[in-house]
Amino acid sequence: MNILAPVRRDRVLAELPQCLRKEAALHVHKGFHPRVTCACQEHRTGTVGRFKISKVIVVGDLSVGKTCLINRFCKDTFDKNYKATIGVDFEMERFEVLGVPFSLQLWDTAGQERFKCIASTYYRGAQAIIIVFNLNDVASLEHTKQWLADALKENDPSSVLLFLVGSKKDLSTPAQYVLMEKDALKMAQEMKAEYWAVSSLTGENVREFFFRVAALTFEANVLAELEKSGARRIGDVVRISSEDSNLYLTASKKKLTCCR
Ligand SMILES: Nc1nc2c(ncn2[C@@H]2O[C@H](COP(=O)(O)OP(=O)(O)OP(=O)(O)O)[C@@H](O)[C@H]2O)c(=O)[nH]1
Ligand SMILES: [Mg+2]
Repeated sequence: MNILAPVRRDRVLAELPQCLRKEAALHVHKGFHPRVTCACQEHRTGTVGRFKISKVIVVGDLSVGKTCLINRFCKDTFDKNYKATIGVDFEMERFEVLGVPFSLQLWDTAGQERFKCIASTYYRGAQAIIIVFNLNDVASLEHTKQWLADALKENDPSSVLLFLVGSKKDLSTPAQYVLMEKDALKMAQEMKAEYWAVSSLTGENVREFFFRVAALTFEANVLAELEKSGARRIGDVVRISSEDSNLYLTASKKKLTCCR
């Protein structure tokens, strides 16, 4: 029995959302990786796992706007009063990407020093790290290096996707923004992170940003699974997961013609 409600219509992704700035993007391809598109088409005949989930952690200095960013996207709300996150909070956001159900587990961590040790125990196993800084506070951009270093201690730097997000864009004048963006793009390039600038107050770029996070983590997740299932393949038969009683035939001939 499926106890989950259908995915909201505005959480359906049929195409790869584009990056904000080509200078600091995880990749600039126009569409999803052809192997991913192909595997998702085959999903209709059952060759890709049925339910995917990725853990995403959100880190950064206190009061940079991590909680407001998540709340703007998940609940479409904004609170102008600051309420510090104590330890961690958690939101689950469901999507459908290329016809496949996919969820982001969003871990909103505390920026306050005294809660940092609690929050850091939740860093492990992240597929994506979102490092937030305040576009109007250059120190918070400087501190992103330390936030990243701490988060990477608990994760595999070679497989995790990084996003550097400047918040509170509504508070900067265009001239101030241009100056800050220069430094932020440099930092993002050094970190090998994708750069975004958002406002949770106005909502600017918030939806576009999370859609990009969902799309890129989904893509990485499917590619990793295809690699694993390739290694697990015995003859022409693949078992999708240990508790899955169904065995699916791989469309190996079809793959040769439509996958890279
Ligand atoms: N003008 C403006 N204010 C914002 C924006 N985002 C957050 N704020 C304000 O900044 C303050 C801190 O926001 P939070 O989201 O609670 O900050 P946080 O990073 O979660 O802080 P910690 O939980 O302590 O780590 C609040 O007063 C928010 O209203 C924004 O986009 N624009
Ligand atoms: Mg918070």
